[in-house]
Amino acid sequence: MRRIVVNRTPSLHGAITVPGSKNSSLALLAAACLADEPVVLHGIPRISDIEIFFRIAADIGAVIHRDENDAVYIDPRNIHSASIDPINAGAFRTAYYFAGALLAKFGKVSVGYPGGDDFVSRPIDQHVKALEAMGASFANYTDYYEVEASELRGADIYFDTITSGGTINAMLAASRARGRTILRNAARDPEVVDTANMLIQMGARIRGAGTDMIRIEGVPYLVGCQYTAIPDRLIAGSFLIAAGATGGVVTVKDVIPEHLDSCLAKLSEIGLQVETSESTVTVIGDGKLKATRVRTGMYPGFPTDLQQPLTALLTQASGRSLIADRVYPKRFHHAAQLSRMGANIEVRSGVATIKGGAPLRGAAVHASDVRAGICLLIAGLVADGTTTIAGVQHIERGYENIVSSFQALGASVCEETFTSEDWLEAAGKE
Ligand SMILES: CC(=O)N[C@H]1[C@@H](OP(=O)(O)OP(=O)(O)OC[C@H]2O[C@@H](n3ccc(=O)[nH]c3=O)[C@H](O)[C@@H]2O)O[C@H](CO)[C@@H](O)[C@@H]1O
Ligand SMILES: C=C(OP(=O)(O)O)C(=O)O
Repeated sequence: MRRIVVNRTPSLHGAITVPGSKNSSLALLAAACLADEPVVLHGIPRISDIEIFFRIAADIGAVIHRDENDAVYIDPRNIHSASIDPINAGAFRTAYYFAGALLAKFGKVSVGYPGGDDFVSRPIDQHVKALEAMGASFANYTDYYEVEASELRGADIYFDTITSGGTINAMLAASRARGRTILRNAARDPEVVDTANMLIQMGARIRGAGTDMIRIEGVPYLVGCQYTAIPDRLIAGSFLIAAGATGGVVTVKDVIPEHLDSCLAKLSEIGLQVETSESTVTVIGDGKLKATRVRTGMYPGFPTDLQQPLTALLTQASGRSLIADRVYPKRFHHAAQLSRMGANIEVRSGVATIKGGAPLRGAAVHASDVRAGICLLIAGLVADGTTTIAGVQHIERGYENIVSSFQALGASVCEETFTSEDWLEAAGKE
């Protein structure tokens, strides 16, 4: 087994180039499967979720490879099957995009149930609602579900809750459905807009992405294109939060600062100096952090994916902070781990109350999901002594070269392998 070892680091300093967005890339790769010609994608990160996608795509017949310049080439013309292996599907979140992407071509798709981070409840009823409105029917089996539609028809769909994945999936299906689809109460996330922009380059007729009403006129053929994924706003936000927690100065480069608006507003409120240029953001911390209240929401609200890293920062802010996760009220597995490190944090009904300022101490902790891992890494940087983080595979779902990226900013962090006896011994010492 592997773990990340973090030692207290006085402050992070330096600049980091932000890779392409995981959440966009997963949607763009699915959109490429919808095309009738080869597609070339740039900015696709080297993370485990993408590797799983590659595996599935190759499995169903797509030609897919990454060249020496990091461009990802996908030729969907030889896709011969719309049966997605349930084990691969369950190893990440967005296997459900294969339903939206392959239904029009194959009339029937079978997919394993979605995996990804476990926040207790992550329903996909809105995906089902949207595809059913377009004429699909669903059948559920123990390990997989089947979606079937002899023909996909445009429909007027109102999402009962704002869902980024549901909006993208419906957009994929509607791009090749017969007639017009209207998506109401659609998600406005940058990843939705990114997917729409790529589909438009492929010849799809989509208007309104980025607003809560998207209109799609289905087309029978989608051409190939070259497209670059947007930078990962969540990775950018994590490094800026880490700078703030350690009282350092970090610049994230190649970002779209507007995508970080809610995060930057919060960091300013907390007392950090934020400087932006057209494609960079710098956070300057002086170690003085003010407690705050945060409520997550769908874009442009404060992202739930930055809630966990921010929690680590707020353990260092004197006073009482409140974090309410309205998107995933049970996304607080990291709180118990922070408590092991000495944080004064209590979670009730989807709200974490943090009494900041208590010194943290290194401990053996476990990352239950991708952002919990970053939260614990940040906590490890400000804790006395050594923190060891297990569950590295979760972090690798979303962050490429996490250890070397933090090392480049001066963090005392490394990766090591360990045995379960080592783990029990470390846990026993606390
Ligand atoms: C791969 C990917 O892009 N993952 C992101 C995406 O996940 P994902 O697309 O799965 O999340 P959604 O945007 O769909 O979820 C938003 C909210 O809607 C609810 N919901 C969603 C679908 C549905 O059919 N029914 C329903 O009730 C969810 O429980 C959640 O409360 O957006 C989340 C919310 O910003 C992020 O945390 C994830 O990092
Ligand atoms: C929740 C996340 O990912 P996923 O939806 O892929 O599980 C995340 O990236 O924080």
